[in-house]
Amino acid sequence: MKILSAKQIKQADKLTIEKQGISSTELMERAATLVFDEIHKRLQAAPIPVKIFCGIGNNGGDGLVVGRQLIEAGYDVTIYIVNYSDQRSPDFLVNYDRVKNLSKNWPVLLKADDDLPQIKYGDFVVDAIFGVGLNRPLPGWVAGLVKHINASGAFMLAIDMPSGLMADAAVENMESVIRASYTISFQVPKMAFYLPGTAPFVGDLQILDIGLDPEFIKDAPAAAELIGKAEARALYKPRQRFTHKGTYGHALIIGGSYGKIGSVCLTATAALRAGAGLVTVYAPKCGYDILQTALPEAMVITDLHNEILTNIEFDLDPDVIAFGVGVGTKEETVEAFEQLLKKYKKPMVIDADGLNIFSKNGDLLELLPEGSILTPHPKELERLIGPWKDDFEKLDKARAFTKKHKVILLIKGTYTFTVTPNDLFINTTGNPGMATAGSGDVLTGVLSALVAQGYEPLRATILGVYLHGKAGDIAAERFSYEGVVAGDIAKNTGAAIFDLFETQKTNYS
Ligand SMILES: NC(=O)C1=CN([C@@H]2O[C@H](COP(=O)(O)OP(=O)(O)OC[C@H]3O[C@@H](n4cnc5c(N)ncnc54)[C@H](OP(=O)(O)O)[C@@H]3O)[C@@H](O)[C@H]2O)[C@@H](O)CC1
Ligand SMILES: [K+]
Repeated sequence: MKILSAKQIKQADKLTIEKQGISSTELMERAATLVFDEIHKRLQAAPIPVKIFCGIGNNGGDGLVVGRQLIEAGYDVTIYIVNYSDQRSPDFLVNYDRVKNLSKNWPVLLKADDDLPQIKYGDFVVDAIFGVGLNRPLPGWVAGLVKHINASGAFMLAIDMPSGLMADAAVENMESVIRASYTISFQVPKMAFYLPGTAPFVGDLQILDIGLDPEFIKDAPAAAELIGKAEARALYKPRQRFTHKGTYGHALIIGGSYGKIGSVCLTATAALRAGAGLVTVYAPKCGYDILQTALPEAMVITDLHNEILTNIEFDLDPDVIAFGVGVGTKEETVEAFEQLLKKYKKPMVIDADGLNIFSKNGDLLELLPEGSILTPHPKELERLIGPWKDDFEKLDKARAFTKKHKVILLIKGTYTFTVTPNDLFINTTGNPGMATAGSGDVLTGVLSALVAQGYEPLRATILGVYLHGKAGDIAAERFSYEGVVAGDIAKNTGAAIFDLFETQKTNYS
């Protein structure tokens, strides 16, 4: 599913009106009626006080339509107009009159010096102050009102966007954004819904198809692509009969050190579970018995050193190398990694200490094979690309990094981002249970297995991240968030592949 910018959404709005021969008032009625339907479906005419805060633009217009329909359905509704400007939009005005005609009263007007209205825990608040039109910080008194609404503890439903959030820019003042319990957004998701600095304001998210021109949306260049089940399924390559283990590639997992052999165990387990034909682990000598006992399906080669890696030499031709989990950053290991980079030319998967080695030895990045996949969490990313002032700058810097080094950067988080010079993919699977030791080691294994099986690195990354998250979701259903350990994620990779073909809706559609 595509993420479009506020500007593109406005264009789609305009084009839809032209092509469908409808007025903007009718489009507003259509969109807001769908919001009313969602509210009515859930509230079932319950006698809960509904307080709707409307701006004076089209987001406010939506709020007025919802308000009118709730009044008609018999709800206890109070509509407040947050009168931050005299530039009321034409569709706001049409619906302002319609509310007056129905209820015989004008909505309550809120201005800069007015007292703040009472909002109680248990009220149902609809936020229609600003939508995608917000393009600068809120006026001070509106920011105060937002703070007051947030402090009420009421359930808050945001229409299109939580007010205070901009679709394509960072938030400067966290206190002046509605902390929505639930956001119903129109047609396409917005970038701010997925970035760590702004996503927490959105609450649960529902995207409603309001019938904007499908051709425009199909042709519009996406700011980013959201990866749900349908997108992941399209990337999956089914196995053919008359194949053998050689068909599915050989993954070489290089890593581990004394006390951290578990990391390579997890990576190798995940690589096997994600379908690599053969898996070999290259580890310090101390890992030999552990690996051979824990993982009979994997082969093991050992370093000359007992506790760390010092000379990475092997007599095989792997289809992919994963380097970095549990490996440490000792000088001898860095030296061994450099020698490896000098001779190995196929894409690699680099994680954990592999990334830390690059952070401290930037020149080694020049040796990294084109198309390699780097999998930093935010701290590792900062060490690689330097600090950023907000999520948008972070993405710009990440993009520049992938361009300079011809690599794929995967930024781990609640929503994991796959960054390339020209594209951005946002994963939708995963859960807080995956914030557990070794979860990243498992991801490295899944990615390596897919590359080994002949998936192009970008395809492997997008699909691998999706499957890893889904495996975590399946594990959490069984064990709870708290109870998930990384090994459960690895073991459920196969179940995640099965799930690609289950036909339930994804969580955002
Ligand atoms: N997409 C679709 O197809 C459909 C969209 N619909 C709805 O329309 C919504 C977008 O409506 P909108 O364009 O009127 O903008 P909205 O967010 O109401 O803001 C109003 C105006 O406020 C201004 N302004 C900005 N920042 C400001 C600030 N800090 N302080 C003061 N003023 C500020 C700015 O005007 P400016 O001053 O920049 O000229 C802006 O235009 C969208 O979210 C959805 O709910 C549906 O109805 C139908 C289908
Ligand atoms: K809003």
